[in-house]
Amino acid sequence: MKRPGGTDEQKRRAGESAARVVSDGDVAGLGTGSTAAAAIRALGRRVDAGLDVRGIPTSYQSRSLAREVGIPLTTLDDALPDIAIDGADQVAGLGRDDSADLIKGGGAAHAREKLVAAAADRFVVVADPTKLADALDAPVPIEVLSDAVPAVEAALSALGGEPTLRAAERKDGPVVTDNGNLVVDCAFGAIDDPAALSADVGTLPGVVEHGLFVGLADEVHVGVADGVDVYPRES
Ligand SMILES: O=C(CO)[C@H](O)[C@H](O)COP(=O)(O)O
Repeated sequence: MKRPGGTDEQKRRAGESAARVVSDGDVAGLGTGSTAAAAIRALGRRVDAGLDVRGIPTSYQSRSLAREVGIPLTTLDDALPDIAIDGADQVAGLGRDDSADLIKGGGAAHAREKLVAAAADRFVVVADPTKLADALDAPVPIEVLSDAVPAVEAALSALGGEPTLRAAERKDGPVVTDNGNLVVDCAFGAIDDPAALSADVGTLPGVVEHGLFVGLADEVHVGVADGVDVYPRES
């Protein structure tokens, strides 16, 4: 799915830069979305050139693309990722402190994306400049068991959020995730304390996973007009 954001060229640069840091013999988590797709294509070209890598996809989309470009696949049952590469909807804190906190889940894949990123030794985020922000303030995608949507929406409102069930674009009714659940996007305004909000939302009964990625990113590769800016996490 193509979402608004940076240019294809910026995404390609970020993806190629991240694919370059994958080492021979690595198991690599394969993220979801258009920028992660650029990384998967770049990794496929390295496989064509002889790189030995196995991918762990985070969604139907990334599994299909990885197969198309010839990346051998494995699962978390059989291997843990040395590295994971994934996009983000918003990245905050770059160059200011060691946070590089993210909002993810624009593609409704954040449950598997977080599982794979957290399991990886190194989590590399690929982005374009439109994703960078001083503070996280985008709506937070929250994957919810369908029966739990009314209760979770009430609890999110009590936390000060404005929840909206994500509607499908080319189907009547809601978006259904690869895991068979629904997605509530919850606007909180500027998020002063992402770790506290992450804990509050993550403990609501019926929430499968949310799109706040706090303290997980090790580095961020931002494709810009004339190259790539790489931000290592300062820790
Ligand atoms: O979190 C995600 C999917 O769940 C994506 O990585 C995020 O939405 C960014 O996508 P894109 O690179 O297409 O802007």
